[in-house]
Amino acid sequence: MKLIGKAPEMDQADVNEAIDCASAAFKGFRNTLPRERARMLRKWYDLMMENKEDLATLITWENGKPTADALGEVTYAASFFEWFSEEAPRMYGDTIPASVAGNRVVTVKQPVGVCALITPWNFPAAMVTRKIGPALAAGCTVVAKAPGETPFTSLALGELALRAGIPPGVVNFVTALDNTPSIGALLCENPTIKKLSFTGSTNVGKLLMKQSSSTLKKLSFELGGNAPLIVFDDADLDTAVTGAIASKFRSSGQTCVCANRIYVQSGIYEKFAEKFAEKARGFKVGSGYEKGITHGPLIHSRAVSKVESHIKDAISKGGHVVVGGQKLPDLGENFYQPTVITGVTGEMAIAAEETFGPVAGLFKFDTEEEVVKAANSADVGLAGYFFTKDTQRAWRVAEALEVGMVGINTGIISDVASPFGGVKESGFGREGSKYGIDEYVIIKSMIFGGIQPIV
Ligand SMILES: NC(=O)c1ccc[n+]([C@@H]2O[C@H](COP(=O)([O-])OP(=O)(O)OC[C@H]3O[C@@H](n4cnc5c(N)ncnc54)[C@H](O)[C@@H]3O)[C@@H](O)[C@H]2O)c1
Ligand SMILES: O=CCCC(=O)O
Repeated sequence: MKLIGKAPEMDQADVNEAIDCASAAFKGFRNTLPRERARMLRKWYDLMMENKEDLATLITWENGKPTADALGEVTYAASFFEWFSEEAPRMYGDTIPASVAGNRVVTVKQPVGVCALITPWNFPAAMVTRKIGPALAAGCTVVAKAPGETPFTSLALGELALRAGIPPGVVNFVTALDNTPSIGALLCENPTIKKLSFTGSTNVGKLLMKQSSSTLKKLSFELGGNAPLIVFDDADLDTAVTGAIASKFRSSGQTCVCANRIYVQSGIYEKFAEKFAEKARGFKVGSGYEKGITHGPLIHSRAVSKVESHIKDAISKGGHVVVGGQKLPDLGENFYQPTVITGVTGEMAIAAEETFGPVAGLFKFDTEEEVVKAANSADVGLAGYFFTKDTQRAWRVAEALEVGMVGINTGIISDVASPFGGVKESGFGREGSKYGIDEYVIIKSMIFGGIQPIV
């Protein structure tokens, strides 16, 4: 691992200044025409696409993911600006038949105000654009705390915002590593900030929710997952293997929607395990800039330790490592082999906790009832996946899984058009889609009274 640069370590005074700028800018920005905001977002989108290679280089540099994945992330990240540029002019209210004689009820949607955004390192661009897009579309201004591990992508996005003609003060990035907890507390407790949107772990989400109670802010939380992926006997084997590989090993297992528990029905278990392991054996781990590399390093040594502890725990309880299971010190301290473990059971740590790394644990099950019960046993519920050719079962299981998003015969569910978010301890609120903007508006009801009909 090499030091590639340092971002300013900002403190509470710096963040207060950013909040003041956002608050001053809100007075004008809230009154811009939705069409003007749409044009700004569209321009920002265009600039991201024009500078796609440079942004991807930065993402690979600070996050480690292979350049092809980084390029994919830039396109995904930019899609939130494109999408919400199209949503901005469509912030419709309602006209509602009143239940009181002589009254008329209409609603308007207004921007909630200055928003605080906190996002993680695993998608240095996409996690923050998924919040800024709808916030700006609604007419809000933002203070975004860049991830400590990956601040440079945020700063590059900030530069592009200025080039896109977004007025100064509307988008403010703050950077910090050690000061993160005190900045987090300030963002939660400051009364000028009317909304906090957080993506990250469930533990930090709970802390931020507690801290925000002092100001009763509007909140959105996109938190941790522990996604079940179920392969039924009647699944198409190749589709299931491809989907499971894509879901499990995306970004080396470091996405919140990665499959964490792979349940395979007993009739197909051996065949699935064999094909799945064969694919995992074909991965090439190394520097994200090298051609042919499929997987980069993990983000830090804590991530490597968690992977090691889950593997060790599984082995001690009877699991068999069929692929990987080792660090790759010749490549660098945070490189780890993609790993497949068979014979995984509900007693192992991997069943209860999100690994957030390249470890695929294959559980065996017999019945639909049993697997749905196991899948729903987690405290969290972000994504779930299953593979079957039976349409009756597809509806049944999709409705029964306690998650916010279900992939049916696919391992990739991320799409700007589809609502993104969880249930249970994976948080609340939805990002992307036609619903994403709702997180950044308040609905105001206007009740007109004393209206007499013309007779
Ligand atoms: N649901 C989603 O959309 C989604 C997306 C990506 C990641 N995640 C989750 O994020 C986790 C991985 O990221 P992580 O380990 O970096 O999470 P984390 O919660 O430690 O950090 C996330 C962000 O919060 C900041 N942060 C940490 N402590 C804070 C505090 N006290 N106050 C304010 N900010 C604080 C960090 O600097 C970082 O920017 C996983 O659990 C993953 O599932 C969820
Ligand atoms: O890591 C979580 C977000 C991943 C995604 O949006 O697909």
